[in-house]
Amino acid sequence: MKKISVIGSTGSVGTQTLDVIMQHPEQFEIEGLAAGTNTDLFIEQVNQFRPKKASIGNKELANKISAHLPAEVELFYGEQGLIEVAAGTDAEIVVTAIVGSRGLPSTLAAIAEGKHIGLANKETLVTAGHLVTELARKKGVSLLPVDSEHSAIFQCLNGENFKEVEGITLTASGGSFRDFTREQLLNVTVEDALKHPNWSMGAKITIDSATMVNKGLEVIEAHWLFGLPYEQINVLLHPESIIHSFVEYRDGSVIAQLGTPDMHIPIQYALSYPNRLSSSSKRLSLAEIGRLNFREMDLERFPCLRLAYECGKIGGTATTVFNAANEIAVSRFLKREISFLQIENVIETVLSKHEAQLQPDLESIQAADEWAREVAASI
Ligand SMILES: NC(=O)C1=CN([C@@H]2O[C@H](COP(=O)(O)OP(=O)(O)OC[C@H]3O[C@@H](n4cnc5c(N)ncnc54)[C@H](OP(=O)(O)O)[C@@H]3O)[C@@H](O)[C@H]2O)C=CC1
Ligand SMILES: CC(=O)[C@@H](O)[C@H](O)COP(=O)(O)O
Ligand SMILES: [Mn+2]
Repeated sequence: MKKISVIGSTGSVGTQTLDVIMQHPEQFEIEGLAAGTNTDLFIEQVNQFRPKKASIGNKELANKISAHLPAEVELFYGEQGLIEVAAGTDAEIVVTAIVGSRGLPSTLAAIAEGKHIGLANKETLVTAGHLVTELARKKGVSLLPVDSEHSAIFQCLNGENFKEVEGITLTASGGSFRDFTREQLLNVTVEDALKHPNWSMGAKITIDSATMVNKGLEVIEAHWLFGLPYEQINVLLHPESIIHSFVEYRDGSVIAQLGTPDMHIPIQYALSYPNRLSSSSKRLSLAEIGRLNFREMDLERFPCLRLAYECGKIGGTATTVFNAANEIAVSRFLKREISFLQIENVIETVLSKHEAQLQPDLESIQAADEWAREVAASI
């Protein structure tokens, strides 16, 4: 029986992780659950899965829910609560399904305690990839990708020697506005941006898909997960999201991973690795789909992807600032304070004011993250 903690259990990845766990009660058991503000769903989850430790966003919410939870569940709140759930139980795997760089301290705490990470929270690696991967290496901990593209690459690389890899290609759906010109983007609404063509996901990542920031974060995530230089990480537009990504080997072989766009599949693989378990996910029928399409990525149409590559190649706090500026810009767009195209202006303006520090320690990472948030909020 594998013991699992889920940080961000009420979100899109979190709830699908619990679906997988429910489908395999003989394989998995919940040790800890943590959520932000969705108290109704969290009360249900805690009563159903009966974790040893649970954590909610803040003290007020903890007071509100405590009477509704089983007496034996230890309840925590806030950042310390996330750390308790991530690092203070007997969990073998911690699924980081929280959104944003606020997931960093609990992820580092889990790794420090020797927990394997089912890594959905890509912002953690973009913010402090060198610290997370170095600590994981020291502790002998696996970073098991949950993100669909990275799960695909992980599966395609299985057992192969990295020296034989010529490159990897992450596929990108193009997001909600794939076929819009930049002029058409001037007047798009929040509602339009939240309509992803293939995946049902949380609001922040859905906006990131539309700006192509998501693919930028994923390029940086791939750099840290697979230890490849940016020159060997490519992006290809693939509107159907059926080929989740592929690896090109030096002998000309290309190995791809395919499947219906359903996050239950990569989530389950991260939990069951190195084994595979049965799944009720819809089967892929290429005959039904008939045709798959591909297009070269246009960095002028999607400048945020260009910015992500530039920051990745600089390294250090450049990617921290890229991520933090984007988090604030997306939150402002969702609150209708700025327009869709202003998201990229905010990121670019913050980056233009930042001098990257290379090999930053955690304190410098946190300072750069806070600074970028303040500047992004003031533009
Ligand atoms: N959704 C997807 O299909 C995919 C997502 N990812 C990545 O996974 C991560 C999660 O994405 P997604 O599930 O879509 O996001 P959601 O917005 O759906 O869920 C976010 C989760 O984080 C919790 N949370 C937010 N703030 C806090 C906080 N301060 N303290 C504790 N918990 C908090 C939320 O709790 P609450 O709702 O209770 O406030 C919720 O459980 C992101 O990093 C995303 O990039 C990667 C690949 C695919
Ligand atoms: C499901 C998943 O992994 C998302 O990150 C997805 O990749 C978003 O799709 P696009 O960013 O390609 O639109
Ligand atoms: Mn992805």
